[in-house]
Amino acid sequence: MQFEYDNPTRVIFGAGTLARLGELTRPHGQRALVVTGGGSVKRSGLFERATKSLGDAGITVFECAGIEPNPRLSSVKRGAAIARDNGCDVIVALGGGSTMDASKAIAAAVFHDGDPWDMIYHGQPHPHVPTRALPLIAVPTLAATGSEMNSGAVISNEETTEKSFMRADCLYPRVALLDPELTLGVPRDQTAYGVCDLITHVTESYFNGVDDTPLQDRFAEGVILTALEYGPRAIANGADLEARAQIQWAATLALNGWVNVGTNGGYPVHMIEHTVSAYHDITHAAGLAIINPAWMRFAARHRPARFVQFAQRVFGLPAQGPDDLAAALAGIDRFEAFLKSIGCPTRFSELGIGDALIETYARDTVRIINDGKGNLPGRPPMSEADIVAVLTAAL
Ligand SMILES: NC(=O)c1ccc[n+]([C@@H]2O[C@H](COP(=O)([O-])OP(=O)(O)OC[C@H]3O[C@@H](n4cnc5c(N)ncnc54)[C@H](O)[C@@H]3O)[C@@H](O)[C@H]2O)c1
Ligand SMILES: CCCCCCO
Repeated sequence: MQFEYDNPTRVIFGAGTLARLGELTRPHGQRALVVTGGGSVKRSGLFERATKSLGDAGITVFECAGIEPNPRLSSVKRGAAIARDNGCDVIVALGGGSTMDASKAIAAAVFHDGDPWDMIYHGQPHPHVPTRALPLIAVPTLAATGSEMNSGAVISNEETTEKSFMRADCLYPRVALLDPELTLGVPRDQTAYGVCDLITHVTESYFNGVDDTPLQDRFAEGVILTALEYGPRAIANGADLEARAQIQWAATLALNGWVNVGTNGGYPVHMIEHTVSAYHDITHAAGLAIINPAWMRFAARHRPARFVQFAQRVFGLPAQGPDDLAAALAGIDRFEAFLKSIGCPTRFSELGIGDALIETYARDTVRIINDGKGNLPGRPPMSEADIVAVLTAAL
């Protein structure tokens, strides 16, 4: 195992910490672009509280509102123009993963002369990896993506019907202000999707990573077990602040590098889901809930021991040995049943999606991200035919 790890994001965690937003932002800038999503932050009064804290710290506030779920390239361009026109020197992302991701792309687009889409991996040989971005203060209002403490962002290009990621060290937020009180208003369905997203981040590295990662395995299992315990509590009672806090920290850990460091695995389920979301604009984690179990059943046949370990350690199921495929599949069934129990779809038919574009999803996914041999990176690497088979099993 070899790796280099450096996550510069300063984390402030706790109920009521929003009051420190101005204090935490001031060292990074005086003219803040506050980026928000669909309006929940306005309806809840959070926007007013945030902008008051910023104003009290002597920070002038500008706004980029209306970031949509599956954030679009056009919104990134709009936000970058507002930031440039007003000489903004810091960005405050106040919302879910879509808002935080759009904010990261805006922060970098301000310094990019070309099309911001250059920065997104979409099959071009040399993506423009930004080296400069405005400082970003991430204030998540939804426990899901972990974008508040990582260097990635996922953007949709509505003109080319593509959705893909960018990643650069300059995209790490300077500060992640994690106040679980801000997540109390998240509806049941989005709470469930957030639980699914954070678990899927962990299963990607757990099942696609290199061998011999015992500590990362147990870290991953701990995140999953925390989500299995506190996720249903937060879904059943949105006012359960303790449950909200536990799944928020689990979501942050799931993709801040601590769990997956040194595993060097692909993210096949995410890559396939991005393509489906590009065509259907579905909620990202709804797509994950549908694709992940089907992908697991495909991958278990190639690497049963990992799935046996998952069945044993996460669900306490018995197994005849590391190659006990029946036990591996039983663990996957239990995971799928959990997703159903919290209200996630597990088949495309539940979203009205049929097989008409399955070959297109497979072709686009492998075009956007591949291993140079025409396969989607993962364990095992997936051909277009493999992707078609997995998606067909999830119809
Ligand atoms: N950068 C990353 O590491 C990463 C990881 C996973 C997913 N993603 C991307 O993140 C996006 C999904 O982000 P998300 O799952 O956080 O959802 P989201 O940001 O798209 O928000 C989902 C919905 O919940 C609403 N919402 C947010 N906070 C709320 C609150 N406190 N109360 C009520 N409603 C609230 C939003 O307005 C929106 O309508 C996708 O584009 C996905 O591809 C990024
Ligand atoms: C390569 C990592 C991509 C992670 C995307 C999260 O939605």
